[in-house]
Amino acid sequence: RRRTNPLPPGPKGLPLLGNLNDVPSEKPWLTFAKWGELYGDISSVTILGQTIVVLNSVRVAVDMLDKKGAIYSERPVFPMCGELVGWQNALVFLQYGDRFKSFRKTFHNLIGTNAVMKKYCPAEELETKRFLRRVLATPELLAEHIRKSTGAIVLRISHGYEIEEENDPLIRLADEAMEHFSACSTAGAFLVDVIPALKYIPEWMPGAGFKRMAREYAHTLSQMVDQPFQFVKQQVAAGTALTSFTSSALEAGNLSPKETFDLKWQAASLYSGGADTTVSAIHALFLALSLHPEIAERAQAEIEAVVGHDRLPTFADREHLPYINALQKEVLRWNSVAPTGVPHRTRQDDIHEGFFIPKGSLIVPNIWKMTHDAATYKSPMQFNPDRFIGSQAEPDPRDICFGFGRRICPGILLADASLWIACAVSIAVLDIAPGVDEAGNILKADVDPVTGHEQTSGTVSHPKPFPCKITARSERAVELIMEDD
Ligand code: HEM
Repeated sequence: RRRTNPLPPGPKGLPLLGNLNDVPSEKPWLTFAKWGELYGDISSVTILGQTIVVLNSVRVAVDMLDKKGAIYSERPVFPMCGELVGWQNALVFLQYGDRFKSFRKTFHNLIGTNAVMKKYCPAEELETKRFLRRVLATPELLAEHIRKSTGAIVLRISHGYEIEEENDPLIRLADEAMEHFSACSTAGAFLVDVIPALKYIPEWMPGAGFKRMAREYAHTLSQMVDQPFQFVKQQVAAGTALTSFTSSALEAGNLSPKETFDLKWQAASLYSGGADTTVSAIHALFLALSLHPEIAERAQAEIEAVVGHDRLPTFADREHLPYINALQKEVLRWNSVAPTGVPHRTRQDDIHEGFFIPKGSLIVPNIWKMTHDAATYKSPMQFNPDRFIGSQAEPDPRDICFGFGRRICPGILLADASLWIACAVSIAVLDIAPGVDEAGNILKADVDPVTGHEQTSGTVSHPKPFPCKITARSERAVELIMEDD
């Protein structure tokens, strides 16, 4: 088959090394998007014998990853991230099979339907209010407050854990572990991923820095998995556990060692999947509002008209706030949280649109390109919620930015709820303006010449730090935030 069907086109590589130098570690999605223009929606490169197929349109991503899910739902085995650091036990890097299916089912039962999500609404509203209190007290620590509140919501669900106000040890561990995950889960980020035999070289050898790094990362990850679990075990034994995913399973009793192991990793998968991603989206909300005061004003006017000044918005207001809903979608479209998704891997050879896709190929959906495609989104670099309003509304980015097929993000509804409530309540009570220096001059955020805003590289991408001035909108707004829980 290979003889008659070519691999998808792509940049010409070097003999033996292939395209080792063609995939940049900085913002690879921009390079991938150029390949889309040069070679079409399906392009490929080969690095030391490993085929990497890049998908640059929603159409091909759905046709391959979704409609041919039986072939395209495996995950790569990254020696660095999966084996040496240990992420192979978390859902995100689980190999396709029974354990994968059982993890997915658990996630679905816990956070996969609108009906179950209703029970988390009060916690979402409460944690968002606490977030605003922290922001008003120390607005310069915005990034830290976002991490704390998103971590608090997921930890409540996964482990029934109430975070400490200062230096919470579990939030710190998760931050560290997710930073490591982002650095080591990108295709081709470490040479050991392309030459797996390198994992056997001893740590002391020159060039084995990645092994020392992996040891350190593995230690953080195992603490992130174990510490919250031990916390729940103690609380259950003392009869003081708050109801959570982990406590309910432990209280049901009689878990085998394998079931206990799975429970620990399911809870950690939940926590690790949810802690860092939603952070990026909420941070992007603040960046967008600080860059576009006119949009913030329009959103505030809608909340004033629908909710008034006597209470904070709640999920019950959602269907009456079309502009806030459009703004939330635009945040997810404009700032790609996972610009190149998480790579899938093929379980067998395939021929797609005449191209040969060998078994074991890594498939990278260029989500950034799909949500910034001028053929779908007019002036795609511009932040413009209006694109989602009216009869000519552009496609909902939530159908793209959470990935595709059987590996689609299982946390969509939770992410959607956390971002929505953060949008509605922050806009209701805060004025978010560009940062100013001591003389009152407006400070400009760093701007990427292509995209119009700066974001970090890595599997989970974040807006780079930006100047922003946050104040309470009114005395009444402060009272609402400070009201008893
Ligand atoms: C704005 C927020 C989020 C975005 C943009 C996002 C995006 C993604 C993407 C693109 C993938 C890869 C899908 C694929 O392979 O095709 C993914 C996987 C995953 N996400 Fe999310 N996610 C978000 C929030 C969450 C939350 C809140 C949770 C859990 C509470 C979560 C848990 C996971 C897990 C466990 C996986 C791996 C699924 C698997 O491999 O089967 N995510 N997410």
